[in-house]
Amino acid sequence: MKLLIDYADLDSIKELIALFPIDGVTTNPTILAKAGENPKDRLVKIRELIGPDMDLHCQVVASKKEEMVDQARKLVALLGENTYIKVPSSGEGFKAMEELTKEGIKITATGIYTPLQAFLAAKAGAKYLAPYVNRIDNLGYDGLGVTRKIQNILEANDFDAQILAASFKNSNQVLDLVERGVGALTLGPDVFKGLVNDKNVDFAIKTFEEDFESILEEGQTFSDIL
Ligand SMILES: O=P(O)(O)OC[C@H]1O[C@](O)(CO)[C@@H](O)[C@@H]1O
Repeated sequence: MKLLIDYADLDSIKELIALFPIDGVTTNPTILAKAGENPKDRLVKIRELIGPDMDLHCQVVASKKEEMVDQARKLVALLGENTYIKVPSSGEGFKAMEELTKEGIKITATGIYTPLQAFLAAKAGAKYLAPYVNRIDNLGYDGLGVTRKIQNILEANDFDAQILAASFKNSNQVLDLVERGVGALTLGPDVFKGLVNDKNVDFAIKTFEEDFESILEEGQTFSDIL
């Protein structure tokens, strides 16, 4: 399972990479708009920061197939091989996915609220399918249930595609899909930090340190006596 950062702030990406086992970064137009910089420049900076090997997912912003295809080609030329182009899971989007897949461009189907959208995107060749877990919950449906159904569809049809679950608001949503073993999760900084944000853990670690320090001589550290 891959773990991705759903954010475009460079300091936050740097911090999260230093703390967690990260495989890449996802962005969308809203996330890039929040970064407050020309989106092209910001994407290039993210690529420079994470290096050529990590995955970078970035989205086309168009409603017509031809424009989506054109933008996708430009984004891959700009950001390199390990770039996934996020294409909306709409009628025009499915046709763009087919064409881009034939060219060898890797697609993340985005904007997925229903299992049938995911089915069509997988059939059109998408590598990743991004259901919006929390946004589906907010509509009064079951985001995790939709994601499980998508996984059943992938298995039953022997599709190559994997789930890249998106739109999380809490650790419990994450836990459910980690247990289930989907292909990838993308999380914002707050949700990432919430995964290990437990005062009991901090207390246990601090107590170990204090107990051990009590048997060391003044100014000595564990490294000195090893
Ligand atoms: O509900 P949110 O947090 O805006 O999430 C929407 C999600 O869709 C995506 O665009 C799909 O990859 C993510 O970047 C984002 O997590």
